[in-house]
Amino acid sequence: MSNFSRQVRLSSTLIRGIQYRISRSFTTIECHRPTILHKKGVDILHNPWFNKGTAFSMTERDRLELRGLLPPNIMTDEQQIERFMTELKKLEMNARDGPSDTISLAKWRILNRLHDRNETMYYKLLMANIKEYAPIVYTPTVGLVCQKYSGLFRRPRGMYFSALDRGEMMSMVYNWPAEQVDMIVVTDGSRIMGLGDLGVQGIGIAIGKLDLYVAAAGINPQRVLPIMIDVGTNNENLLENPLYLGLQERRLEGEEYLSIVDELMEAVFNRWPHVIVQFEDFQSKWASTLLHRYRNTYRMFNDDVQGTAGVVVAGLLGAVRAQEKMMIDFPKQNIVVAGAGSAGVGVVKAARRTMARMLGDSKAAYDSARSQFWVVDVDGLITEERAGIDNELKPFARKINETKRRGLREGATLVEVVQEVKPDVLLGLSGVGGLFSKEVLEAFRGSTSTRPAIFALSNPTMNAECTPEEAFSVVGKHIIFASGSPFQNVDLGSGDIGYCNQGNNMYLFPGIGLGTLLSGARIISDGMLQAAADLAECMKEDEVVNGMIYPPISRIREITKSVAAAVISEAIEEDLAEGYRGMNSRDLQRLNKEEILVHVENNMWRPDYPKLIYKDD
Ligand SMILES: NC(=O)C1=CN([C@@H]2O[C@H](COP(=O)(O)OP(=O)(O)OC[C@H]3O[C@@H](n4cnc5c(N)ncnc54)[C@H](O)[C@@H]3O)[C@@H](O)[C@H]2O)C=CC1
Ligand SMILES: CC(=O)C(=O)O
Ligand SMILES: [Mg+2]
Repeated sequence: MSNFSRQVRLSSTLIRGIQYRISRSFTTIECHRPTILHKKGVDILHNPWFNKGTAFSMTERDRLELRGLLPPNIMTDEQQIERFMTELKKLEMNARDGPSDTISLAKWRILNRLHDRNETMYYKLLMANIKEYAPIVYTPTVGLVCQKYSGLFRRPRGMYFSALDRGEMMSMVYNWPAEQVDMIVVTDGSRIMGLGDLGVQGIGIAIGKLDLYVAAAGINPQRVLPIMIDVGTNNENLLENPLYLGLQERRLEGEEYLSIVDELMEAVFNRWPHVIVQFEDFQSKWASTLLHRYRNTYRMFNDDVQGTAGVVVAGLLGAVRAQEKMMIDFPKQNIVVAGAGSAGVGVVKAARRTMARMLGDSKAAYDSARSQFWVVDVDGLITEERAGIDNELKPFARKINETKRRGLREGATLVEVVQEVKPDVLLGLSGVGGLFSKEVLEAFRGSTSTRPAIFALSNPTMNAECTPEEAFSVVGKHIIFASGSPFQNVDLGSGDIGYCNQGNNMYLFPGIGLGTLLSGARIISDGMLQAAADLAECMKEDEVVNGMIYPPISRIREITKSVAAAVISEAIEEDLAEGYRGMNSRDLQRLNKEEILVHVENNMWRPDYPKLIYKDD
């Protein structure tokens, strides 16, 4: 045999090996295996994990003792969804002014009831109509839901740990019915989007984020767990509201607070060693402390700090592309950031790192990159004169001499800063609706960029720093616009459309979670997060030139797949990937880029009814 044909044989054996490994991993997908149940009859109908409602076939009805418990007309899952949607659409026909808060809440209630009785159908519907229903199960409506949660609460979803549970958490986690949990989203409710401290009602945001984990990342809904840490609330209204569902005490602070979160982390990782914990909507003083406390010990990340940073840097690079400049021009962009909380600080740190790397990764590069940012918080421009400045913000405090020279000062207003700096980008992560007032936007007209970019990223809709209409009408048709919650594109007249991008961490967190899970990495490294943020590849040149810097939400599953694959590749590269689900670290190392994508795809749950088989306990 010639060397060449030997090589060909060897390669095809290798490929077969890989195909075998991939198909082996494929067989682990639950939706392709029958599901064994220890329940029968009404117990199945009342269980959202197994219920198929009118879609139970006749043989299943016989086998599972369901005969007579359902109306006789057997429906396909498509028919079920059509019937449900017809009812849901009636709401819109009755509403003359579009989706008001009342209508959105009514839709949320209807969807939530479906979630309670038939999860498979709920996710099938959500995935097929993600553009329409993400704004209901996620931002903006989820914000309203959190505000009203004590009234809306019917059936519990997720777990609650409070100060009353100290010393009990290790056993409490066994009250959760799932043997395996892949993804936890945990909040203490202290800063729910831009809505402030909502206490125990913040569980709604953990539920909404996990809906996207299922819909976008294909995490099995039986393996997700929303967690609320109730350490009290400082919200006066909730403290006085007799119907509030949480502890009516002021928030715990200091060591007491930390000991509760420590105990919870120990408990969940003890029961589910492979789980990934996403921290969500913690007030900034805890967001950063907890991230540093756990990130080298546990498989965890903070979505507001790290997920947002990745998404925003991707958007900033998109804005450079939209200016038809080279990426290497990014370090020349002047960026004014309004908001120096967990999200704002995460963004400036990551953007500075990206610029510095482009400039050669030296100390000089880092020094030079920091001067591209002008950070304004509730007290105005942050300079070296700011008292009690946070360590993470220190590098971004402007030098006194320079501010004087430019006619600015400590605490200068946003308008003054924008007028003087004439930035390329105006970025809002302040939580303050309307902060980009007419005055600020008029000042931004002085931007020296050919395509100035406005990122009004605060959520929900009412908290956006400005609307796209305001931005396009005051600054001009040529701007790039992104908001955290979805807005309609703007008709600019003469056939021109002002594109409204949704700049939201939803494009990253599901892929970070899925990629980490499948890689089996024990921690989530900076490199893995950075690899996740390479969303630029998802956007085509003509889209970017037309002002589209983020993909439409209808592509979220495809994007999440690429993000997850990038995270896995980086984990392999950094020797962190220990493998999971039939793929050990060596198997993973042998996969090429394409094969990693196939591996990800094969491990994404799909909303198909499984065959149900009854077995005695
Ligand atoms: N689009 C997205 O993906 C994301 C959006 N966000 C949004 O960003 C907002 C802030 O989140 P965090 O940083 O976690 O909150 P935070 O409470 O930690 O920080 C808020 C910051 O805004 C500043 N601020 C308040 N009033 C201001 C004013 N008038 N002018 C300038 N700055 C002002 C505060 O001083 C503080 O630095 C929230 O509305 C949240 O929904 C957060 C994460 C992701
Ligand atoms: C999107 C998000 O995580 C937030 O608004 O907090
Ligand atoms: Mg958040």
